Amino acid sequence: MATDFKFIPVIDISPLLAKYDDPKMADDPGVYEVVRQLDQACREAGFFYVKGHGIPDSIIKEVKSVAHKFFELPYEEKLKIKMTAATGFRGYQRIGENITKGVPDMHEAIDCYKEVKEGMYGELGKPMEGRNQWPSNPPNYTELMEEYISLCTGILLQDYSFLLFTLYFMCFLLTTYIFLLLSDLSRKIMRGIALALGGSPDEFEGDRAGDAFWVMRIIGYPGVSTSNGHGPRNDIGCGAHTDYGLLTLVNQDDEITALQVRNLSGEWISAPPIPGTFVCNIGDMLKIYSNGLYDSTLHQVINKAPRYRVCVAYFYETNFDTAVEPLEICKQRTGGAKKFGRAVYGEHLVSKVLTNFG
Ligand SMILES: N=C(N)NCCCC[C@H](N)C(=O)O
Ligand SMILES: O=C(O)CCC(=O)C(=O)O
Ligand SMILES: [Fe+2]
Repeated sequence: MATDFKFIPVIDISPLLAKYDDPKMADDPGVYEVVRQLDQACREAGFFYVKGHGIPDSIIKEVKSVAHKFFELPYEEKLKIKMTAATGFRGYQRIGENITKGVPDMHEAIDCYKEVKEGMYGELGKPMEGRNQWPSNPPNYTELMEEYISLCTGILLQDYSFLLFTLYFMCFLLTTYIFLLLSDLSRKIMRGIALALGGSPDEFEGDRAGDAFWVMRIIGYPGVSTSNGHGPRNDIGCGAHTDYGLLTLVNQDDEITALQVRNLSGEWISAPPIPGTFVCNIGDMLKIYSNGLYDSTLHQVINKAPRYRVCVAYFYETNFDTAVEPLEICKQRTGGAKKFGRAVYGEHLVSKVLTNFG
């Protein structure tokens, strides 16, 4: 973040969405205004809210409600989709399992990644190979039905198992739907950001992010407990970090303010929930592409409320194996020298994932 911003701007992106694939989009006054606001927000804060994004409120809410229901399940149930290295780091991680700068985070989560098939990216992709830990497409269907049947065979647990199955299945349907909706939304916003950087709208298509990798984290942050009797505990839900890829879309619980964003002088500026919006922020790969014109801003999460908070974060990334380096146009606009060497997104992700889990 290049400035001492005090709040995070809200941008109505509907004019951009109306014209995002129009060859003359750059000449449209409505698009121009959105692009101007995106540019300003990206330069000043690296964070902005979007409204007018076209994703129905009912879905935004339902996703969080399913997340709440999952985290309310008994621990043993959640462990059925436990994240391990063998699952390509996909699945459930308990509170304190994710580590940021050496400190365990006070959150639990389900991590999902775009599928990486065996050998797809050679050695580079090996650690991320695996499927998400719920039925991600028909090939898993048999396995799922088997599990369903075995769950239903327990007589005492019959009703409960059915609920659990329904929950998993709802998770599956919703997330599939959300992936499709969100990847398209992110792509459309990236077309606006490409214009904001002075490039063509297609700057992030093709070899850069035409086959965008994605990450989805369904995160739960326990509320502050007043009676644990063990003195002060670590209350940092997620320690200060930057995101890894291009653009993050955060769907956070209403009413609880917990996400904080660091400005230039080191103050933490809150990003309170604004119902119906997504909080967007810039990742490390976009910082490189923009040659530092835009920064991936540090942020952290502290849930000081007594209530449990959920957040569903969707990370829109570059192609997994693409070499990222400053765009020529950005290099020119920042004095002509490259401020960053090239980075491969997949390498960056793997190194983060391996340190996140010790
Ligand atoms: N895919 C993303 N961006 N995940 C963000 C997780 C941030 C916390 C993590 N322990 C870290 O230190 O990065
Ligand atoms: O919980 C939030 O609001 C943000 C989470 C976050 O920053 C992340 O998972 O990268
Ligand atoms: Fe983040």
